[in-house]
Amino acid sequence: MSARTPSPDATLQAERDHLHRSRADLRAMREHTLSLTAQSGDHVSTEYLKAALYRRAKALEDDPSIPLFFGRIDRVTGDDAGVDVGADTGHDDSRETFHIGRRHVMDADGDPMVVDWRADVSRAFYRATRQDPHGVVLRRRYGFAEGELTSYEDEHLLDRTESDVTSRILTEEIERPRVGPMRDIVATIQPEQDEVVRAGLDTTVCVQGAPGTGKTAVGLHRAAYLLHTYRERLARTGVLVIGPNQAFLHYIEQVLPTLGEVDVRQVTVAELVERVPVRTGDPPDVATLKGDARMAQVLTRAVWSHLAEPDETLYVPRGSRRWRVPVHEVAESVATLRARGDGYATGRALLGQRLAHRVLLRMEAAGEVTDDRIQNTIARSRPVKSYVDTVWPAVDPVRVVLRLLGDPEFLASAADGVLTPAEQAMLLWKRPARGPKSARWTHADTVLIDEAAAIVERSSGVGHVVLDEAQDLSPMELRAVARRAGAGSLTILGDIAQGTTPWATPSWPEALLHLDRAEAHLEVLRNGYRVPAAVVDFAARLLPTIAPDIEPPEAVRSNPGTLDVVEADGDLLGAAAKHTAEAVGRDGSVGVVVADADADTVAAGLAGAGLEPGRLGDDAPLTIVPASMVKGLEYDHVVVVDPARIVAAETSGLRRLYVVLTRAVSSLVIVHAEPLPSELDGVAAPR
Ligand SMILES: Nc1ncnc2c1ncn2[C@@H]1O[C@H](COP(=O)(O)OP(=O)(O)OP(=O)(O)O)[C@@H](O)[C@H]1O
Repeated sequence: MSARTPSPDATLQAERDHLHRSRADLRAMREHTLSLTAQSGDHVSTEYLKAALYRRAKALEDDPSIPLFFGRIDRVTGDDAGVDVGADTGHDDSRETFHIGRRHVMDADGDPMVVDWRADVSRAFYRATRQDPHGVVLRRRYGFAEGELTSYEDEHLLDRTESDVTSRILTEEIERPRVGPMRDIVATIQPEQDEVVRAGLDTTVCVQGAPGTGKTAVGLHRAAYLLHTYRERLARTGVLVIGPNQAFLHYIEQVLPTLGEVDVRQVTVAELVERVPVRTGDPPDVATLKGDARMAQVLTRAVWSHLAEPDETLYVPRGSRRWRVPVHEVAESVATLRARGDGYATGRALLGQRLAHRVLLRMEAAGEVTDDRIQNTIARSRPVKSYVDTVWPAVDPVRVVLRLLGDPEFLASAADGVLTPAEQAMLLWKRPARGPKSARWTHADTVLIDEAAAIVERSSGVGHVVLDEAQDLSPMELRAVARRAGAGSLTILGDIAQGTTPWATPSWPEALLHLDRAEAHLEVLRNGYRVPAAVVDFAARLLPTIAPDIEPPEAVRSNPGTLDVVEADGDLLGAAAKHTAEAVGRDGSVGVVVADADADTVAAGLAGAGLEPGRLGDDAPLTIVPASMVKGLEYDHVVVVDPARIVAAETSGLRRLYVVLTRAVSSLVIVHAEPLPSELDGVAAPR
């Protein structure tokens, strides 16, 4: 072995030394931050500085269980670029070495010990290939056990004699058992995923990806990337992550903090729009209609119908004089304001000023001295205010929707030519509510109220929105999300085949239209990191029926997985308990997925058999999961109890079943009493 290629042991030791030095440097950075005193001219700035220092010190805390770096690239600079170099370490002036980790660490001289994975130089770590090496001579990946560096793997990208081998470290990461909440994937982001992660802040990306292709992971890493790369812009405007339900948010909530981002709001669509308490649900056809984009038109008309035709002269007494603004001038002001395209409330606020200005012009013509203060006083005067109240009255979005759903005439006037009479009849409450407090609001109503509120008052959005499971949103929900993004960009993630709501989007171009982002780029992720081949093949039997145009994922798992289909012999619960117990005895998490209505019975059955099933959100090793809540989650071992009952429970039952079957990381057991859906017939032989 030459001097330039140290023994593997020496290399490993050199890397361990680098890790220890990096940890020491990180400690020093943190101590330095803690030694700073926040002092500024005023109290508010001092408090702000204190908070910033606290956050910084927090971000610099070292978690010994998480390696400080996971990879390294060596690049050649200048004349040596392009030369075949096989050496691993050793000093070479024309080489630059970068250790890549979750955050930046520098030594006492300010030189980088670890480079943040989001920095520009780190891009090559993720993208370099032998065909396009990005100047990378060496790419090294590290294996860790409990925070200590235990192995490394090298690729010499310029060495033409070396051929591609599947990375063991990468494989182990993809194959590791899934226990507890979702983890970050910074060490192993794949090139096609990295393209999405590093798309610029001004780019809206829509990602179609089959189950387990990493959409959620990619969306969260993109949020972290954007927050790092556009720190200042996003510090003002923020990033919002929207997911389908609390269980899902709980599952993903640790990813961004692990990546050092603690200030990201993560909400469900329901939380996003809830201004009134939701008391009940709508039948599917009514909810679908309420979610139809035509409702936006109806609401626009309903809100603006409050604008009245001016038909009286405005008189404004001041001192001994009385100024008048004739009807046609008021009408002109109203028309100009209406044409500006502002929110209803902005127009109303401006009308007072416009009318006051007209009075001012008359006062000036009569030789009076005027200024802005006088205009403001007139705008706030009783006659002007009450005139504005008549012509452009205040509107409460909740009451607008209340009236639309309770007053057939009001609805008819707003919906004429937009909704058919039969549709209008569907929307009306059987018994109109007495007031906003007693109304039996549904989620779809809250989305309508949100739209009405936006027609009344525009609000600015955040800098970036990550929308997960986007295929399930109604057009009206998509509009509500688009409003949160304002002029900012979005990452839209989803899978058409997993659309389970009656209003699920039929295609991405259509969803993008409602999101007001028709120009957005559509990316397709194909490689599946969750579901093993045996399970993919089985679940894919549903695709020709539920989404003929959608391809199944290409499983990149080395574990082929196992699939068992078990017909219960009269004792469904007993069979479910037996197979669950078997799964519990293996490595990793177990999810028992059942039709929602069966959750309690199955939980009791398992408990009776001595198992201890937890509920969603408990992070227990064994969880009972109602089928409607399983979207986005994954378990090493999935036991599905009676698929036919899951299918029968809802209109998009087969799509729900597709979601359920694609949660398994290692093994899938289907225990059934009722016959399987015919699409799944011809089941693979038991393992
Ligand atoms: N590059 C990667 N390296 C390692 N693991 C990965 C990678 N990409 C994805 N995974 C893992 O694959 C699993 C599935 O990822 P994720 O949940 O993001 O997929 P998804 O496309 O959102 O799936 P679904 O549509 O079913 O919700 C997760 O455990 C994730 O950590």
